[in-house]
Formats: sequence, structure tokens, C-alpha cells
Amino acid sequence: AAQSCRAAMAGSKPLSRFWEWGRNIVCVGRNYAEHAKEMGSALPAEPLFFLKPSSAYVREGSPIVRPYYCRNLHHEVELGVLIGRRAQAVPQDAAMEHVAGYALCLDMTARDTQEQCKKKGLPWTLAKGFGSSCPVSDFVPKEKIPDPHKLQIWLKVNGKLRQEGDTSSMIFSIPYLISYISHIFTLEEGDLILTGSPKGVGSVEANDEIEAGIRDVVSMRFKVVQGTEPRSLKGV
Ligand SMILES: CC(=O)CC(=O)C(=O)O
Ligand SMILES: [Mg+2]
Repeated sequence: AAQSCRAAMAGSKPLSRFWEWGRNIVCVGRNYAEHAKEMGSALPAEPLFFLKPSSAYVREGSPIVRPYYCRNLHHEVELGVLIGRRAQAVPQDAAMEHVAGYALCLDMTARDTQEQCKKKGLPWTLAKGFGSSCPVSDFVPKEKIPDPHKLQIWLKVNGKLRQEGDTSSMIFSIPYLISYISHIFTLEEGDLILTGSPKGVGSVEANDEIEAGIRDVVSMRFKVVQGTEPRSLKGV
């Protein structure tokens, strides 16, 4: 009953407001060779991916909040691919039929926390899933982007260019990613796939301003603020 209620709730909102659907955010990692290299990581033989909770979405007008436990918050600019039709074990040559459109996204990462999680063999949830860790632009219908592998994504901090990448440099293409993931779990309408960050990731501090976009398509702007430790945890 809860699932059908959620589906009805989600269906009552247009897909262009996907961030209100409560669906999965599937994030692909190390999908650009230069970024894998700057992180000191080997190139993946198959896609590496992880999930963010849908409560991680944040839209322009609200800030990106650096988690109280983070001392090194990184920006990662990424192309998001929105699923418009359920995809279960789909072949690559049918994958793009399941795409409704795109969005410019940030995979905000508590980098120090991520390093600690890696060392301890822990999941990256604390590093990747905190509130406001997934800023997203307006929705871009697929008709406006003839070829998503011919886009330039960029990011500036306080007006200074930090990242600029071509989606043609992805290691695993969008059809490959959709097919691969859909053979592991079903992708539902309203799910969003973040397709990985190009090189140039870096730190942001409270009061910094981030601007990012898909060149000549869409852009967005966010302030960074410092989060506060929950009182209930003090002295634990
Ligand atoms: C090491 C990472 O955080 C991988 C990632 O998110 C990426 O975009 O690459
Ligand atoms: Mg990422």
C-alpha cells in the first residue's frame, strides 16, 4: 500500500520535477580517466557506482551544507541522466529509449570522510549521502540534447573555473551504464544516474559560491554554508 501510495504521489508530479519523486540517485564513479588519475585510482574494468538518498537533492535558492563532520568538502560536476521508463535488464541498443532527459548535477563529497571510509573498508554513505549532497539544475528534455556524449560541463568557485569536461571522455557510455545497472537492479521512472566527474575536483569552504552548467544548455548557482553538529550528539 505504501509503495502504491508513493508511486501515486510521485506520478502526481511532473517528471520535470524529478527531485520531488523520492526515487534513487545512482552515482557512477571513476568514469573519466583523468579524474581517476587525480584521485590515484586505477581505471575500473566495470562501472563503480553508489547511491545517494533522494533527500540529498537541493535546488537553487537553498544552500549546500558542509556536514559538521567534514573538513574537506569537494565539488564534482556531473551530467545527470533521468530515467523516463522502467529499465530492467535492457540491452545497450535499447537503453536510450528509457531516457526522459538530463540535468546538471553536483556529486558533493566529504573527501576526508571518504578517505577514512576507504581505509576502514566502510561504505561511502557518510561521504556521499549527506543532506544537500546532490544539487541539481532544471530538467532538460532529451529532445534538447541530440547527443549527450557531445556536451561540455563546467564548474566555477567564486568566479574561477575549476572543472571543464567533455562527456565524450566518459569511459562507460550512457547506454552501457543504463544496461549494466539495469541488469543489477531495475531502474524506475524518476531515477537519476550521475555519470561521473571529469578532472579538477577541489575543496569549497563556507561562504564560497559555486556556479556550474552544461555549456549553452543550463546552469545553476549555489552558496556553501557550514553545518552544525546536532546538540543530541554533543558529549556522546
Ligand atoms: C572517488 C569518487 O568519489 C568517485 C566519483 O564520485 C566520481 O565522480 O568519479
Ligand atoms: Mg562523483
